[in-house]
Formats: sequence, structure tokens, C-alpha cells
Amino acid sequence: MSSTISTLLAREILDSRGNPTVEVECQLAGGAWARAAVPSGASTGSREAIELRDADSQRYRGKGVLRAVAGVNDSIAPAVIGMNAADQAAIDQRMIELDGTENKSRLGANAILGVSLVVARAAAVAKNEPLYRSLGGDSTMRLPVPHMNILNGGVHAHWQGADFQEFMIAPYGAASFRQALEWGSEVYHCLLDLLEEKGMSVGVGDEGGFAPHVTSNEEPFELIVEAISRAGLQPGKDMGIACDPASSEFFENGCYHLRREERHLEPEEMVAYYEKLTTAYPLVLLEDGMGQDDWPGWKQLNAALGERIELVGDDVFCTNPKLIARGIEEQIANAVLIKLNQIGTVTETISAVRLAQDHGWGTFVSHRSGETVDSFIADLTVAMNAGHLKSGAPARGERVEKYNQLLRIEEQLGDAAHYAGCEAYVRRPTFDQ
Ligand SMILES: C=C(OP(=O)(O)O)C(=O)O
Ligand SMILES: [Mg+2]
Repeated sequence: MSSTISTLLAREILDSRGNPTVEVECQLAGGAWARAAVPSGASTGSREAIELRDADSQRYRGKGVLRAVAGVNDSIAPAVIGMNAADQAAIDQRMIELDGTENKSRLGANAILGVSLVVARAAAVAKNEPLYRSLGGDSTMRLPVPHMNILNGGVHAHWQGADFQEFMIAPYGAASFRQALEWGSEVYHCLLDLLEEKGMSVGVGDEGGFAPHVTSNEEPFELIVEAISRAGLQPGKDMGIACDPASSEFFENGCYHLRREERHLEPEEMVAYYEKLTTAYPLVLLEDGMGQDDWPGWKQLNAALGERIELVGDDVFCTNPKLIARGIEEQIANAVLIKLNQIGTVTETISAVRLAQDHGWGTFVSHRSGETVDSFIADLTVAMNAGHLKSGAPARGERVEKYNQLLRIEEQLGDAAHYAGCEAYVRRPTFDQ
């Protein structure tokens, strides 16, 4: 089947926060057709590729994406129509050259990524292969540990809950992805019951987790450990906890400002706080423990906890191979968060994954807080053998679509499917209490 691109069409649609985003359709000469949509972050890293928005317009409070859409239809489409969709690297390179900026600010990373995603998907359709196989080859058999964000705080809860942004459950002790998801759903509902019993709010944040008005950043750990136990599971053995404080959002004047606790912590005090949490709770993965501009703080954190748990850099690396290379050189973490729209093309994302993996670092694939029902990251996680991903709560359509796609992939792989479990982490979970 010919995989020559014959049509590309972009439009503006809404994401899960009710903000506009870019959706692109692609038709290949041989008949293959695909659609893809671009996510959007709220706690974005300062070195992310630029998301082009119509800031000078009244529409959608300046958040429209009509310029990005026009960039696809008027500039990118004429440049890539006639190219071979199977040659992802050439198409991504063509768009990078057409944009001509270091951070994709002319055409917008949202425009460029929309095309990059849809081309990858159309190429898979043309080959009659599932996307994970088309992206990753024949050895893609590993199902990731789903990290389900059941308690939201920070900017995702409009600072009405915990200061720390994400409290996730990680069912690494399950026997299969299907069982992991079932356990996650069970714990999510046990947490709902627990919050109701305590008279706490059961309203949810951007990623579908509850956003109660807690009095400290430690309280969510206690609530989650209790919810895991109530579900009949053993905290630390069956299921651990992962946390993304997204600390760049509360790093001010060289200190970490914990509003809920009315405290300002120096970087070394913040590290001591994480050490305490790691000892007291089954915390197996900490993302963005330190701010994106606090490289000395990151080094301290890695020295204190880097041998015990997985330390993932999100804002500090922005899925950018150059920043990841520097992080590896300076040994500031042991894992990297992977977000396609931080860098803007599938090819560069794959380079970021390979670079991290070649240096023995973990790769943790992530959704964004503003999502659509596009499940590209589910296939990407399997294709890249990343072992773990986060896609929010096991509730809300745009979050569960990724988990549901992984259920389908597991079913398709049958006996060949292998659930990553504890192997997902660069530091295998150990917890004795
Ligand atoms: C998913 C995250 O949030 P956002 O998409 O808002 O950056 C994150 O910080 O890891
Ligand atoms: Mg993060």
C-alpha cells in the first residue's frame, strides 16, 4: 500500500480543560487514514518547545490555536505532501527546517507535533501494524506499570489542595496490566469512601484525582496508604506510591514555599523532607523533587536518594536530548519524564528515550494535564519498552483511554505480553516497615 502523504488537514478542537488544541487528519495515497490530537500542559517547563496560541485574539481568552492550524494547512501540508509517511525522521526534519527556530516558536510545537503524530499513525495503518509495533519493532512485548494520579494538588487543583501536584499509585506487584488497572480502580474508590467518611472534599483536579483540602503534603501519603490497605492490598509490596511535587511551581527566591504548611524550605531541607517521606511511606518514584533551575538542589537530592528510589526529571529536562545529556553528565537524577509535546516531534522524543536508556536511566512516559482521547502515549510506552507511564486517575475519559488502549494491547499480545512490574524502575522497589 503506498504510504505517500496525499492530504493533511488540521482543525481546532477542545481539550479536557475546555481549551482549544490542534487535531490533524492524514490521508495516504494507498488509502490509509489517521487522526491525532495534541495535549497541553499547565505546569510547563520553561525550556519546553513553544505551544503557539492566538494570544492577540479575544477568542478563548487568547488561547485559540487558529494560527497553529493555519500553519499546518498552509505551510506544513504543502511541504510534506508527497513525502513517504514511513520516513518519520525525514518528515520531522522537514518540519524542523521549515520552522527554523530552536524552540519551534514560528509554526508552534502544537502544529508540528500534530503532524508528527498523525504521520506515525498513518504509516502504521499503511503497514497494517499496530502503532506500538510500527514504532518499536517486533520485540515490543512489555506492558507498563500504570501510575494513576488519585490525589491532585498544586496548579492542577488551583492551589486549593496539597502543594505537591501529583500523588500516584503504582501497582507493580500485580501479575498483569489488567490486574494492575483493577487494583488501581479499587484503591481510587476506597480513597473516595475514605474522603467521604472524613468529610473531606471529593471534587477532582485536572487529572481526575481527588483534590481534598489537606493540611500538609504528608497527609495524602497517609490517606493513600490507608486506601491501599482498605482495598485488601499490601502497601509497598503490591502497590507503591509515586509523587510529582512539580516543585518548580513553588520554588521562589532559592526556597521551596509550602503554602499548606506555611513553611519556606532551603533546598537541603527539602531534600531532608523527601528522605523522611521515603522512609515513612512506600515512595518509589519522585518526579521534579527540585525546581528546574535548582541544579545544585538536584545534585543533593540525587546524592541523598538516587540509590534508593527513581528520581525523574520533567521540567528540568523537557524531553530535550541536550538537557538530558547535561543531566547525565552532571548526575543529577536517574530517570527522565517523556512528554512528546515538550520537544515537538516523534523522532526527537525517541532520541530522548534512547539517550536515557543507553545510559541506564529510567524513562517514564507521561500525558499532559490538558488531554484529549488520543492514546498515542500508550503505544509509545510499549514501543519504547519504557516500563511505566502516568496518565492520571483511573477515571475520566481522556485519562482512561490510554489505560484502555494498554488493555487492548495486552490482549493482542496474548501469552507474549509481559507486565513490567518491579522491573519498571531503575531502583527496584524495596519497602520494609
Ligand atoms: C503532567 C504534568 O503536568 P502538566 O501537563 O501540567 O505539565 C507534569 O507536571 O508532569
Ligand atoms: Mg511533572
